[in-house]
Amino acid sequence: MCHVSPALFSAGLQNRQESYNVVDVETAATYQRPAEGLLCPFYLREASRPQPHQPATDSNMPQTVSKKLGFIGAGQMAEALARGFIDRGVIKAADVHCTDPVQARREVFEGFGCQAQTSNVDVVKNSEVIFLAVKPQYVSVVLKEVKQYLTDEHIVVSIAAGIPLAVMKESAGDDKRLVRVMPNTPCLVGETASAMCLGGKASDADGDIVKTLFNAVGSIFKVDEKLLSAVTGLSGSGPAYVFVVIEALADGGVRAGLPRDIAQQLAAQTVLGSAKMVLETGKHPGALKDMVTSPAGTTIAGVHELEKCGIRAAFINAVLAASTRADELSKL
Ligand SMILES: NC(=O)C1=CN([C@@H]2O[C@H](COP(=O)(O)OP(=O)(O)OC[C@H]3O[C@@H](n4cnc5c(N)ncnc54)[C@H](O)[C@@H]3O)[C@@H](O)[C@H]2O)C=CC1
Ligand SMILES: O=C(O)[C@@H]1CCC=N1
Repeated sequence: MCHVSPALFSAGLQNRQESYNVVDVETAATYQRPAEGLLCPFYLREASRPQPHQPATDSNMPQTVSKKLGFIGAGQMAEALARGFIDRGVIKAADVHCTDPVQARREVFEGFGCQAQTSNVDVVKNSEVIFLAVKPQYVSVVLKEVKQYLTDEHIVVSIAAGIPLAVMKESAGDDKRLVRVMPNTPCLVGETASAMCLGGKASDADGDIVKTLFNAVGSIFKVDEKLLSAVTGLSGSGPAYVFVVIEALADGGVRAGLPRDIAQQLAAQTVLGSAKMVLETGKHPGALKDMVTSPAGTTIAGVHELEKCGIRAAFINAVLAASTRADELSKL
């Protein structure tokens, strides 16, 4: 579970009611890469740009979804999604059902107002949008188990890494409304970076329901299914890389003499603030880095050390390894 303390992020996240609009990556790809220092057209489109710290008003409150949600698998990611949706007001807790063989997990969900069932079939019978939130190797098993209870009214959303729509279709039947989403745990604090693709008989209207849910807890991009493994390697797994970075930065602060609690808050706030600068200015990260880096100053001394350690290759390799692993999961 991503036990991210909301307090840690409070300065950056309170009152943040905007959600980045859904962006179709195929459309975005037609834009040219921006010249250094210029705003990127992809982010420049006003409709797509997040606005800083907007207070909640009737017009920018998330839309609600009047559907019953079901989570098959009530583990870490299901909890982050359910809590995120409920906290952002897109769904009522009473309209969220879940099931899990582990009683403790069902109790966690009941603890924040959801309805726990003891069978996957009961969740299907009580829900309209069903999230498959089990480990990838159980997706087909679960779909075969509930197949005969899935009707035209159900949208089935798998968040499992690596399991293709074709496999879902094979297990659930080719008349089902199927969606794949790759979310990440920051949905818990309204800051997910997710991607989705539609399959089976899923309609654009089904996609809109999923988009509404995920826009309430961050942003969602529509991508071709062949890109979902890359998304998994980058943003699906990415929070773990960033947590490692935050921990390491805090260790550096402690090594340089700071108390641990202050070091950790400085590290996390630095990551949060830097991410917001990238999103809100639309500037290239390299240009923003140059703004921090004085000639013969402190920052370039630090950057030099990172480059000596191959920091860029390390992150590229991490994303690639996780993406490759996502592809492998479909073959298990
Ligand atoms: N944890 C993360 O950051 C992310 C996870 N995912 C995907 O989400 C899915 C769930 O991952 P986690 O939540 O991390 O795993 P988890 O292990 O925390 O949750 C899975 C839950 O499924 C339950 N379960 C096992 N067999 C079941 C069955 N037959 N019927 C119903 N429930 C069953 C388990 O008891 C467990 O509570 C995975 O497919 C993963 O690829 C996707 C994006 C990010
Ligand atoms: O590590 C995993 O398999 C899951 C999938 C994406 C993030 N966590």
